Amino acid sequence: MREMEFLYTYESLKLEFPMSDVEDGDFVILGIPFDGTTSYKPGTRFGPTLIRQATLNLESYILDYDVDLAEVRIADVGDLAIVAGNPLETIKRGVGTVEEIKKINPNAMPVVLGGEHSMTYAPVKALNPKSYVVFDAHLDLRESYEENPWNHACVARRISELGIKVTEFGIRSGTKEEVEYARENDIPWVHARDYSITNFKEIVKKLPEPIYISIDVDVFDLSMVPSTGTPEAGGLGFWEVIEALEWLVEHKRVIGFDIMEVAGMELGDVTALTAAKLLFYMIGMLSK
Ligand SMILES: N=C(N)NCCCCNCCCN
Ligand SMILES: [Mn+2]
Ligand SMILES: [Mn+2]
Repeated sequence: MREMEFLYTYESLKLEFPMSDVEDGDFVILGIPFDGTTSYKPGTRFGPTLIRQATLNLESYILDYDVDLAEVRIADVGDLAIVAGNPLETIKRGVGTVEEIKKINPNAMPVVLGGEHSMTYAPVKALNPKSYVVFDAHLDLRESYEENPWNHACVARRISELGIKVTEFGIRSGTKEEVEYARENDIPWVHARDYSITNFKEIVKKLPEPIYISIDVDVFDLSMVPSTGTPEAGGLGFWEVIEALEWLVEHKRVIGFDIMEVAGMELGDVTALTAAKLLFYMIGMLSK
């Protein structure tokens, strides 16, 4: 990795296989270990490191796609130096860093590992997609939460205010106000109970491109993500989400993605193992 290339990042644990420089990476990983507006379980500050560590358990060869990630050009710029307790300032650093990445390599696809979901605003703001497709247990459409508009429970609302088309899948938690906001602002969302690949395709095929994908790992059933910040029973299965993502990347232009709300307090955490497997599949399907 190049020394001092980015203003605000430092080296965290790296992936195991040979890594590319940012200049020639098809994917550029950036961790945002922000844990500052957590409302229930803490530990997102360790998310990016735990995901990287969990990848050590995985084969770089992806059976389903006949892709070996050791042969894919992946760069890792480490983790953003966050400003603890200050999501807006941290987001500004994140926007700047994603812009720097794109300046060095306009073809690179940024991959953000979190960290609280609030941080998704940074790559979305920097990349300015037409559509934001999110998998989440929560609507995240609050005007403000715990007196903070930059709380993780508000991120989809902040993104929709940018004029980006928001679409949500796997939802099973929200307030009456959030549901009304979704209705008034033409934000389609699919309850986890109603989710199917058929209704996913139906909704997503109409979306304007390019698309940014965000995975709040609490979309999965909580047995797969027990350490995430606000776990909810009744989520989607791993292969259900993978099937949807495969369809999306095959039919639409995707310019970036993130895996957020990964948290834990110890190595080998189940949540991080789920996130690492998802990360490998997403890079695999995007490079096949
Ligand atoms: N987007 C999120 N993760 N939102 C979490 C909302 C937490 C709801 N607490 C409910 C507390 C009721 N006493
Ligand atoms: Mn969320
Ligand atoms: Mn959530």
